[in-house]
Amino acid sequence: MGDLLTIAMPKGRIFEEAAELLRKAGYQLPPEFEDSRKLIIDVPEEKIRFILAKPMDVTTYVEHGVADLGIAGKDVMLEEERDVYEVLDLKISHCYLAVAGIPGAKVQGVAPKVATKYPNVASSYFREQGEQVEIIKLNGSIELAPLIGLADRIVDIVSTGRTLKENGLVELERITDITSRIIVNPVSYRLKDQRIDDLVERLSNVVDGL
Ligand SMILES: Nc1ncnc2c1ncn2[C@@H]1O[C@H](COP(=O)(O)OP(=O)(O)OP(=O)(O)O)[C@@H](O)[C@H]1O
Ligand SMILES: O=P(O)(O)OC[C@H]1O[C@H](OP(=O)(O)OP(=O)(O)O)[C@H](O)[C@@H]1O
Repeated sequence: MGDLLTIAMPKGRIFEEAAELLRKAGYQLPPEFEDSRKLIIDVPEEKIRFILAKPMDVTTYVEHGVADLGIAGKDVMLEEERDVYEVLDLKISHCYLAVAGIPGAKVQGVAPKVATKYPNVASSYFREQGEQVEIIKLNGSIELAPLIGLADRIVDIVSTGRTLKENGLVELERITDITSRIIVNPVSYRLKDQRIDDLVERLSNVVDGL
């Protein structure tokens, strides 16, 4: 398979929507695609190898060139500066990054504590606002931090708003909208330009509803 394309797919909530887009774009994916614990799925008919990675790791596989391209949330792209090209907005897995907190809560001390899974996004956001904060990195259940007194505010993803609501938190500021993107390794783009352009064009037609 000389012109094999390796695509890094994010496991988790983006996966199904991304798989649906690929099928709509005409790619023949086996049923095991959605229904397996395998981390490498070869589709020889399409000359494609899929690798299934954690969403935060997709950029790593693509930057190192072990995947030619991948699907990653814009949140991940904003958090980590990576040497990859972002070539298409797939307009799936919509959500946004926001600052939230306990309504009416008073900040303790000079620099409010901000808990987040996105320390770089949060730091640059508050720097742009001219506000000094102390960032506390967490890996999940971010909404817990203000409830338990670890932080004054959080920076986290909001989709339906249900997690904020059920934990008595309110959105304070909206930072930026998030969707999933196709990202490409720069060397792969040079060496496999026709195959990558074809895939991007087919997906882009589906995204545009053609
Ligand atoms: N409500 C949401 N919460 C978190 N991520 C969302 C949401 N809606 C869409 N996304 C997108 O999905 C990606 C995260 O997917 P997912 O939650 O499956 O991975 P994860 O954060 O690694 O989860 P976990 O660590 O719980 O397995 C984000 O990068 C973002 O672009
Ligand atoms: O607005 P909503 O629809 O409620 O979605 C937002 C929530 O979903 C995500 O958490 P996730 O389920 O990935 O769990 P985590 O906190 O462990 O990352 C995110 O971090 C929010 O907590």
